[in-house]
Amino acid sequence: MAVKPRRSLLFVPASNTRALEKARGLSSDGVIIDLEDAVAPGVKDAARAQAEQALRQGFGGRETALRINAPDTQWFEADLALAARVAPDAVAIPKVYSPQTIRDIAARLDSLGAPAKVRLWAMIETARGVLNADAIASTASEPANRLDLFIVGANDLARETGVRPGPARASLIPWLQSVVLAARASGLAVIDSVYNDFRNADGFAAECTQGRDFGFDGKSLIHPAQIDAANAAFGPTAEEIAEAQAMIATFSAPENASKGAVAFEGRMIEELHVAIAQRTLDLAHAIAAIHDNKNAG
Ligand SMILES: CC(C)(COP(=O)(O)OP(=O)(O)OC[C@H]1O[C@@H](n2cnc3c(N)ncnc32)[C@H](O)[C@@H]1OP(=O)(O)O)[C@@H](O)C(=O)NCCC(=O)NCCSC(=O)C[C@H](O)C(=O)O
Ligand SMILES: [Mg+2]
Repeated sequence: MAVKPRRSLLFVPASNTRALEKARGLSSDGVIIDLEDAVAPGVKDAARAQAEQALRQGFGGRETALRINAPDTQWFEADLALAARVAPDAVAIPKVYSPQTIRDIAARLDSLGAPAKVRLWAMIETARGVLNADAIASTASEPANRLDLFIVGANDLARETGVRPGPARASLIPWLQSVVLAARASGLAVIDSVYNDFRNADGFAAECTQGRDFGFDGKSLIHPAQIDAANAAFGPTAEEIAEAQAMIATFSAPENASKGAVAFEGRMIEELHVAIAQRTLDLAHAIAAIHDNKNAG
């Protein structure tokens, strides 16, 4: 399957005209237009109209998602109808706590005529959502599936549970790791939570490194100042690319043709390490492709 770069997914409030415009020229791998918490109740309809215009204009070929309001809200039907009409790459669903929500929304998108390319992204940001993460992720193996990705929502998790994340998010670590594990067991992508303190560059960089170490594909963002650090943390470095190329060349050298385990720069490599190296190269190519496309557009 093609690798999709999701190092940086920038939330943009659909009610903020200037931010919608600005997002078009930024270097995030993707844009999530938000109709939910970043939009005040009194301006939901106007925000939906702006979201429609922005999605129709597009974001230079980069991945776009529309975060809709939850199914138990008065705005859900109109939000979902918009998603079916404009067909973003994904519909991000907040506060998913049950696999049935994914099935129901996939079925509704089918009945509204949304093309199959419109995927579902589930925000895992409630206690029940974390507990049910495996069951929610498992819907990805069902025939009518549209689910591709999880995003952790640490703000809502903290609100509901009363947890204080603390230094290096120590209190959240078991939940973050169980969400990553559930996603991977079903072959889903998984994106780390936003970092609210957007003027704190050092804190943000540290949290990106931690998220990368935990296995996240990228980070959800709230401010343009966070894009470069997320892209750096979750993308392959020039050294990693060179090493991946050298590893693949070593493993496929004629003298190693009959070997399952090969020595490379003083350590053992096997087919699985070559697969990781190939993924690094595929990610690097995919990053170059989407950003070349953006610059051309
Ligand atoms: C956090 C903000 C409210 C800060 O706004 P502000 O103080 O106005 O920022 P700046 O003055 O520093 O902005 C500088 C320029 O950048 C543009 N900008 C700011 N944010 C964005 C953005 N997200 N996308 C695109 N462009 C942006 C400004 O327009 C300025 O442009 P210019 O005029 O050229 O100078 C604000 O950043 C913001 O609203 N961020 C997004 C908030 C959001 O979407 N929240 C919802 C997602 S987070 C979430 O839901 C968490 C999750 O669910 C959970 O539970 O954890
Ligand atoms: Mg939330």
